[in-house]
Amino acid sequence: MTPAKPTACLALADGTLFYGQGFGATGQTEAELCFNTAMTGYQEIMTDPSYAGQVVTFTFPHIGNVGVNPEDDETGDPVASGMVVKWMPTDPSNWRAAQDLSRWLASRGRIAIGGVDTRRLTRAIRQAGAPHVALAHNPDGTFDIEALVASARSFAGLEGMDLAKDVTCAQSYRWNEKRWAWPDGYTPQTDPKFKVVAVDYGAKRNILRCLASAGCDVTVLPATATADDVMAHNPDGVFLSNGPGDPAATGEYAVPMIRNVLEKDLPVFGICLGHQMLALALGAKTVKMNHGHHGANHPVKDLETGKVEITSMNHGFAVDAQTLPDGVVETHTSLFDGSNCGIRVEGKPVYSVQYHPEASPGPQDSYYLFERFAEAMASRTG
Ligand SMILES: NC(=O)CC[C@H](N)C(=O)O
Repeated sequence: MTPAKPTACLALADGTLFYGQGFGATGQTEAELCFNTAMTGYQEIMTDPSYAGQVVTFTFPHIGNVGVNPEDDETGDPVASGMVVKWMPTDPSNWRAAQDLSRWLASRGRIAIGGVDTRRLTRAIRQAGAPHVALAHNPDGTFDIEALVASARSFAGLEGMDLAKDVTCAQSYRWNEKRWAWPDGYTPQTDPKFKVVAVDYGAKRNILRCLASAGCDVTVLPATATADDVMAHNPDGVFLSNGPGDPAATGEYAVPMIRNVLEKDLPVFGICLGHQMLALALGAKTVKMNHGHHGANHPVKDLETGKVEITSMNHGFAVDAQTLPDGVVETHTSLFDGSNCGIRVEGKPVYSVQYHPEASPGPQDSYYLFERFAEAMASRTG
Protein backbone atom coordinates (compact mmCIF):
# COMPACT_ATOMS: atom_id res chain seq x y z
CA MET A 1 0.00 0.00 0.00
CA THR A 2 1.37 3.43 -0.88
CA PRO A 3 1.66 5.55 2.26
CA ALA A 4 -0.64 8.58 2.20
CA LYS A 5 1.04 11.82 1.19
CA PRO A 6 2.06 13.72 4.34
CA THR A 7 -0.12 16.72 5.11
CA ALA A 8 1.59 17.70 8.36
CA CYS A 9 5.16 18.12 9.53
CA LEU A 10 6.64 18.47 13.01
CA ALA A 11 10.07 20.12 12.96
CA LEU A 12 12.33 20.08 16.02
CA ALA A 13 14.77 22.94 16.55
CA ASP A 14 17.70 20.53 15.96
CA GLY A 15 16.37 19.92 12.44
CA THR A 16 14.76 16.49 13.08
CA LEU A 17 11.54 16.13 11.07
CA PHE A 18 8.45 13.96 11.62
CA TYR A 19 5.93 13.75 8.77
CA GLY A 20 2.35 12.57 9.17
CA GLN A 21 -1.30 13.28 8.46
CA GLY A 22 -2.70 16.56 9.68
CA PHE A 23 -6.01 16.87 11.50
CA GLY A 24 -7.68 19.65 13.46
CA ALA A 25 -6.87 23.17 12.27
CA THR A 26 -4.56 23.98 9.37
CA GLY A 27 -1.67 26.41 9.70
CA GLN A 28 1.44 26.48 11.84
CA THR A 29 2.26 26.78 15.53
CA GLU A 30 5.47 27.00 17.57
CA ALA A 31 5.78 25.65 21.10
CA GLU A 32 7.73 23.49 23.51
CA LEU A 33 7.04 19.77 23.03
CA CYS A 34 6.31 17.40 25.91
CA PHE A 35 5.08 13.83 26.09
CA ASN A 36 2.17 12.63 28.21
CA THR A 37 1.88 8.95 29.18
CA ALA A 38 -1.78 8.94 30.31
CA MET A 39 -3.91 6.29 28.63
CA THR A 40 -7.13 8.25 29.07
CA GLY A 41 -8.21 11.87 29.32
CA TYR A 42 -6.90 13.48 26.13
CA GLN A 43 -9.67 16.07 26.21
CA GLU A 44 -8.88 17.08 29.80
CA ILE A 45 -5.18 17.22 28.92
CA MET A 46 -5.70 19.41 25.86
CA THR A 47 -7.87 21.82 27.89
CA ASP A 48 -5.66 21.96 31.00
CA PRO A 49 -4.50 25.60 31.05
CA SER A 50 -1.09 24.49 32.34
CA TYR A 51 -0.34 23.23 28.82
CA ALA A 52 -0.32 26.75 27.33
CA GLY A 53 2.75 27.16 25.10
CA GLN A 54 3.16 23.40 24.65
CA VAL A 55 2.40 20.80 22.00
CA VAL A 56 1.60 17.42 23.60
CA THR A 57 2.70 14.10 22.15
CA PHE A 58 0.67 11.18 23.49
CA THR A 59 2.59 7.97 24.13
CA PHE A 60 -0.68 6.00 24.22
CA PRO A 61 -1.30 5.13 20.57
CA HIS A 62 -5.13 5.30 20.37
CA ILE A 63 -6.18 8.88 20.91
CA GLY A 64 -9.52 10.32 19.83
CA ASN A 65 -11.61 7.17 19.75
CA VAL A 66 -14.12 8.34 22.38
CA GLY A 67 -14.52 11.77 20.76
CA VAL A 68 -15.08 14.85 22.88
CA ASN A 69 -18.02 16.07 24.98
CA PRO A 70 -19.07 19.34 26.61
CA GLU A 71 -18.44 18.15 30.20
CA ASP A 72 -14.79 17.13 30.09
CA ASP A 73 -13.22 20.52 29.32
CA GLU A 74 -10.95 21.71 32.13
CA THR A 75 -11.49 25.29 30.98
CA GLY A 76 -13.67 27.09 28.47
CA ASP A 77 -10.91 28.08 26.09
CA PRO A 78 -8.46 26.10 23.97
CA VAL A 79 -5.12 25.79 25.69
CA ALA A 80 -2.41 23.30 24.54
CA SER A 81 -1.00 24.52 21.21
CA GLY A 82 -1.32 21.22 19.38
CA MET A 83 -1.15 17.43 19.57
CA VAL A 84 0.95 14.59 18.17
CA VAL A 85 -0.42 11.03 18.01
CA LYS A 86 0.60 7.63 16.73
CA TRP A 87 -2.61 6.58 14.95
CA MET A 88 -5.04 8.87 13.17
CA PRO A 89 -8.21 9.12 15.30
CA THR A 90 -11.02 6.79 14.30
CA ASP A 91 -14.71 7.79 14.36
CA PRO A 92 -15.76 8.37 17.96
CA SER A 93 -17.43 5.45 19.68
CA ASN A 94 -18.80 6.49 23.06
CA TRP A 95 -22.25 7.40 24.37
CA ARG A 96 -20.90 10.72 25.69
CA ALA A 97 -19.27 11.78 22.42
CA ALA A 98 -20.76 15.02 21.07
CA GLN A 99 -18.12 15.72 18.43
CA ASP A 100 -15.08 14.11 16.87
CA LEU A 101 -11.62 15.16 18.00
CA SER A 102 -10.51 16.56 14.65
CA ARG A 103 -13.51 18.93 14.24
CA TRP A 104 -13.26 19.99 17.88
CA LEU A 105 -9.55 20.85 17.48
CA ALA A 106 -10.27 22.69 14.23
CA SER A 107 -13.03 24.73 15.86
CA ARG A 108 -10.51 25.77 18.53
CA GLY A 109 -7.71 26.53 16.08
CA ARG A 110 -5.54 23.66 17.32
CA ILE A 111 -3.28 21.73 14.95
CA ALA A 112 -2.66 17.98 15.24
CA ILE A 113 -0.52 15.40 13.46
CA GLY A 114 -1.15 11.63 13.30
CA GLY A 115 0.90 8.75 12.00
CA VAL A 116 4.02 9.78 13.91
CA ASP A 117 6.47 7.32 15.47
CA THR A 118 5.73 8.65 18.96
CA ARG A 119 8.14 6.15 20.57
CA ARG A 120 11.06 7.58 18.61
CA LEU A 121 9.87 11.10 19.35
CA THR A 122 9.50 10.36 23.08
CA ARG A 123 13.02 8.91 23.22
CA ALA A 124 14.34 12.06 21.55
CA ILE A 125 12.57 14.19 24.18
CA ARG A 126 13.92 12.06 27.05
CA GLN A 127 17.46 12.19 25.70
CA ALA A 128 17.81 15.82 24.67
CA GLY A 129 15.14 17.50 26.85
CA ALA A 130 11.84 19.08 25.81
CA PRO A 131 12.55 20.61 22.38
CA HIS A 132 11.19 23.73 20.77
CA VAL A 133 9.14 22.74 17.73
CA ALA A 134 7.12 24.06 14.82
CA LEU A 135 4.07 22.03 13.78
CA ALA A 136 2.56 22.70 10.35
CA HIS A 137 -0.63 21.28 8.82
CA ASN A 138 -1.09 21.97 5.14
CA PRO A 139 -3.59 19.82 3.19
CA ASP A 140 -1.68 20.34 -0.09
CA GLY A 141 1.39 18.75 1.50
CA THR A 142 3.99 21.40 0.67
CA PHE A 143 6.34 22.50 3.44
CA ASP A 144 9.17 25.01 3.49
CA ILE A 145 11.38 22.92 5.76
CA GLU A 146 14.08 25.53 6.28
CA ALA A 147 11.52 28.11 7.37
CA LEU A 148 9.80 25.55 9.60
CA VAL A 149 13.03 24.65 11.44
CA ALA A 150 13.83 28.37 11.74
CA SER A 151 10.38 28.91 13.31
CA ALA A 152 11.05 26.11 15.82
CA ARG A 153 14.35 27.79 16.71
CA SER A 154 12.70 31.18 17.08
CA PHE A 155 10.31 29.95 19.81
CA ALA A 156 11.48 31.81 22.90
CA GLY A 157 10.97 28.87 25.30
CA LEU A 158 8.97 28.61 28.50
CA GLU A 159 11.80 29.75 30.75
CA GLY A 160 11.11 33.31 31.82
CA MET A 161 7.55 33.21 30.37
CA ASP A 162 4.63 34.32 32.51
CA LEU A 163 1.65 32.64 30.81
CA ALA A 164 -0.70 32.77 33.81
CA LYS A 165 -1.81 36.26 32.83
CA ASP A 166 -2.95 34.89 29.43
CA VAL A 167 -5.12 32.09 30.83
CA THR A 168 -6.44 33.51 34.09
CA CYS A 169 -10.06 34.67 34.42
CA ALA A 170 -10.72 38.27 33.36
CA GLN A 171 -12.85 38.96 36.43
CA SER A 172 -13.52 37.34 39.76
CA TYR A 173 -16.44 34.91 39.97
CA ARG A 174 -18.08 32.45 42.35
CA TRP A 175 -17.80 28.76 41.52
CA ASN A 176 -21.40 27.55 41.64
CA GLU A 177 -21.48 24.59 39.28
CA LYS A 178 -23.74 21.88 40.66
CA ARG A 179 -21.84 18.82 39.62
CA TRP A 180 -20.24 15.85 41.28
CA ALA A 181 -16.48 16.03 41.60
CA TRP A 182 -16.11 12.32 40.98
CA PRO A 183 -18.33 9.88 39.13
CA ASP A 184 -19.10 8.32 42.52
CA GLY A 185 -18.26 8.74 46.16
CA TYR A 186 -18.40 12.49 46.77
CA THR A 187 -21.50 14.62 46.88
CA PRO A 188 -21.91 18.05 45.31
CA GLN A 189 -21.83 20.90 47.79
CA THR A 190 -25.20 22.11 49.02
CA ASP A 191 -24.14 23.55 52.36
CA PRO A 192 -20.65 25.08 52.10
CA LYS A 193 -18.85 25.62 55.39
CA PHE A 194 -15.76 27.59 54.42
CA LYS A 195 -15.12 30.69 52.35
CA VAL A 196 -12.17 30.06 50.08
CA VAL A 197 -10.45 32.44 47.70
CA ALA A 198 -8.86 30.52 44.81
CA VAL A 199 -6.26 32.52 42.91
CA ASP A 200 -6.55 31.49 39.28
CA TYR A 201 -3.21 31.08 37.49
CA GLY A 202 -4.91 28.73 35.00
CA ALA A 203 -7.13 26.66 37.29
CA LYS A 204 -8.58 23.36 36.16
CA ARG A 205 -12.32 23.10 36.77
CA ASN A 206 -12.00 19.83 38.63
CA ILE A 207 -9.89 21.54 41.29
CA LEU A 208 -12.73 23.97 41.92
CA ARG A 209 -15.18 21.04 41.97
CA CYS A 210 -13.03 19.20 44.51
CA LEU A 211 -12.81 22.29 46.73
CA ALA A 212 -16.60 22.64 46.55
CA SER A 213 -17.02 18.96 47.29
CA ALA A 214 -14.83 19.34 50.40
CA GLY A 215 -17.19 22.02 51.73
CA CYS A 216 -15.84 25.25 50.25
CA ASP A 217 -17.73 28.23 48.88
CA VAL A 218 -15.14 29.23 46.27
CA THR A 219 -14.53 32.72 44.93
CA VAL A 220 -12.05 32.73 42.05
CA LEU A 221 -9.79 35.78 41.64
CA PRO A 222 -7.54 36.71 38.68
CA ALA A 223 -3.83 35.89 38.87
CA THR A 224 -2.84 39.50 39.49
CA ALA A 225 -5.01 39.82 42.62
CA THR A 226 -3.25 41.55 45.50
CA ALA A 227 -3.35 40.44 49.14
CA ASP A 228 -5.89 43.23 49.77
CA ASP A 229 -8.11 41.85 46.98
CA VAL A 230 -7.87 38.40 48.58
CA MET A 231 -8.51 39.61 52.13
CA ALA A 232 -11.48 41.75 51.01
CA HIS A 233 -13.40 38.44 50.73
CA ASN A 234 -12.63 37.60 54.35
CA PRO A 235 -11.63 34.04 53.44
CA ASP A 236 -11.21 31.08 55.80
CA GLY A 237 -8.49 29.77 53.49
CA VAL A 238 -6.59 30.66 50.33
CA PHE A 239 -5.98 28.30 47.42
CA LEU A 240 -3.22 28.80 44.80
CA SER A 241 -4.00 27.08 41.50
CA ASN A 242 -2.04 25.25 38.84
CA GLY A 243 -1.02 27.18 35.72
CA PRO A 244 1.32 27.39 32.73
CA GLY A 245 4.75 28.87 32.16
CA ASP A 246 7.74 29.57 34.38
CA PRO A 247 6.85 29.89 38.08
CA ALA A 248 9.69 32.39 38.60
CA ALA A 249 8.15 34.72 35.99
CA THR A 250 4.64 34.53 37.45
CA GLY A 251 6.19 34.78 40.91
CA GLU A 252 7.22 38.35 40.17
CA TYR A 253 3.70 39.51 41.02
CA ALA A 254 2.38 36.41 42.81
CA VAL A 255 5.13 36.09 45.42
CA PRO A 256 4.53 39.51 47.07
CA MET A 257 0.79 38.69 47.27
CA ILE A 258 1.48 35.24 48.77
CA ARG A 259 3.96 36.63 51.32
CA ASN A 260 1.36 39.15 52.49
CA VAL A 261 -1.30 36.45 52.74
CA LEU A 262 1.07 34.21 54.73
CA GLU A 263 1.27 36.94 57.37
CA LYS A 264 -2.49 36.57 58.00
CA ASP A 265 -2.00 33.02 59.34
CA LEU A 266 -4.75 31.53 57.17
CA PRO A 267 -4.72 27.96 55.84
CA VAL A 268 -3.06 28.03 52.40
CA PHE A 269 -3.09 25.16 49.91
CA GLY A 270 -1.33 25.14 46.52
CA ILE A 271 -1.29 22.77 43.56
CA CYS A 272 1.43 22.56 40.89
CA LEU A 273 2.20 26.17 39.81
CA GLY A 274 0.59 27.18 43.14
CA HIS A 275 3.02 24.81 44.89
CA GLN A 276 5.98 26.28 43.05
CA MET A 277 4.96 29.84 43.87
CA LEU A 278 4.32 29.06 47.53
CA ALA A 279 7.85 27.59 47.63
CA LEU A 280 9.24 30.74 45.96
CA ALA A 281 7.36 32.92 48.45
CA LEU A 282 8.92 30.92 51.31
CA GLY A 283 12.39 31.56 49.87
CA ALA A 284 13.08 28.39 47.83
CA LYS A 285 14.05 28.22 44.14
CA THR A 286 12.54 26.46 41.12
CA VAL A 287 14.40 24.77 38.27
CA LYS A 288 13.53 23.73 34.71
CA MET A 289 13.40 19.94 34.35
CA ASN A 290 14.83 17.99 31.41
CA HIS A 291 11.49 16.67 30.13
CA GLY A 292 9.20 17.18 33.11
CA HIS A 293 6.46 14.89 34.38
CA HIS A 294 3.28 14.48 32.34
CA GLY A 295 1.13 11.42 32.96
CA ALA A 296 -1.46 9.76 35.14
CA ASN A 297 0.52 7.00 36.87
CA HIS A 298 3.32 8.76 38.73
CA PRO A 299 4.18 7.21 42.10
CA VAL A 300 4.73 9.75 44.87
CA LYS A 301 5.86 8.92 48.39
CA ASP A 302 4.34 10.68 51.37
CA LEU A 303 7.47 11.01 53.51
CA GLU A 304 5.45 11.44 56.70
CA THR A 305 3.33 8.27 56.44
CA GLY A 306 5.49 6.19 54.08
CA LYS A 307 2.42 5.68 51.86
CA VAL A 308 2.72 5.76 48.09
CA GLU A 309 0.08 7.60 46.05
CA ILE A 310 -0.37 7.10 42.34
CA THR A 311 -0.81 10.59 40.95
CA SER A 312 -1.50 12.74 37.92
CA MET A 313 1.36 14.99 36.94
CA ASN A 314 1.87 17.86 34.54
CA HIS A 315 4.88 20.04 35.18
CA GLY A 316 8.11 21.05 33.45
CA PHE A 317 9.57 23.01 36.37
CA ALA A 318 10.22 21.74 39.90
CA VAL A 319 10.99 23.07 43.36
CA ASP A 320 14.65 22.51 44.26
CA ALA A 321 14.36 20.75 47.63
CA GLN A 322 17.95 21.76 48.48
CA THR A 323 16.82 25.38 48.63
CA LEU A 324 13.93 24.91 51.10
CA PRO A 325 14.57 27.20 54.07
CA ASP A 326 14.45 26.09 57.73
CA GLY A 327 10.90 25.63 58.88
CA VAL A 328 9.72 24.32 55.49
CA VAL A 329 9.48 20.54 55.37
CA GLU A 330 9.60 18.37 52.26
CA THR A 331 6.50 16.14 52.56
CA HIS A 332 6.40 14.22 49.26
CA THR A 333 8.89 13.07 46.63
CA SER A 334 8.61 11.47 43.20
CA LEU A 335 9.54 7.79 43.14
CA PHE A 336 10.53 8.22 39.48
CA ASP A 337 13.36 10.70 40.01
CA GLY A 338 13.34 11.86 43.64
CA SER A 339 12.23 15.37 42.72
CA ASN A 340 10.22 17.42 45.20
CA CYS A 341 6.46 16.79 45.19
CA GLY A 342 5.22 18.51 48.32
CA ILE A 343 6.05 20.91 51.16
CA ARG A 344 4.49 22.24 54.35
CA VAL A 345 5.36 25.02 56.75
CA GLU A 346 6.15 23.67 60.20
CA GLY A 347 3.44 24.43 62.73
CA LYS A 348 1.12 26.14 60.21
CA PRO A 349 -1.70 24.89 57.96
CA VAL A 350 0.26 25.93 54.87
CA TYR A 351 1.11 23.23 52.36
CA SER A 352 1.23 22.41 48.68
CA VAL A 353 1.85 19.58 46.22
CA GLN A 354 3.44 19.42 42.79
CA TYR A 355 1.00 16.81 41.50
CA HIS A 356 -2.73 16.91 40.80
CA PRO A 357 -4.96 15.56 43.59
CA GLU A 358 -8.00 16.55 41.51
CA ALA A 359 -6.93 14.01 38.87
CA SER A 360 -9.06 14.61 35.74
CA PRO A 361 -7.61 12.58 34.22
CA GLY A 362 -5.97 10.20 36.63
CA PRO A 363 -6.19 8.37 39.94
CA GLN A 364 -8.02 9.79 42.94
CA ASP A 365 -5.59 8.62 45.65
CA SER A 366 -4.76 12.15 46.77
CA TYR A 367 -8.24 13.60 47.34
CA TYR A 368 -7.43 13.59 51.08
CA LEU A 369 -5.46 16.82 50.50
CA PHE A 370 -8.72 18.71 49.88
CA GLU A 371 -10.15 17.24 53.09
CA ARG A 372 -6.99 18.26 54.95
CA PHE A 373 -7.52 21.84 53.75
CA ALA A 374 -11.15 21.72 54.96
CA GLU A 375 -10.04 20.30 58.34
CA ALA A 376 -7.46 23.11 58.71
CA MET A 377 -10.19 25.67 58.08
CA ALA A 378 -12.59 23.86 60.45
CA SER A 379 -10.11 23.91 63.32
CA ARG A 380 -9.58 27.61 62.75
CA THR A 381 -13.23 28.62 62.45
CA GLY A 382 -14.15 26.29 65.36
N1 LIG B 1 0.41 22.05 36.04
C1 LIG B 1 1.06 23.14 36.46
O1 LIG B 1 0.59 23.94 37.25
C2 LIG B 1 2.40 23.38 35.81
C3 LIG B 1 3.28 24.35 36.54
C4 LIG B 1 4.42 24.92 35.71
N2 LIG B 1 3.91 25.67 34.60
C5 LIG B 1 5.34 23.82 35.24
O2 LIG B 1 5.36 23.49 34.08
O3 LIG B 1 6.06 23.24 36.02
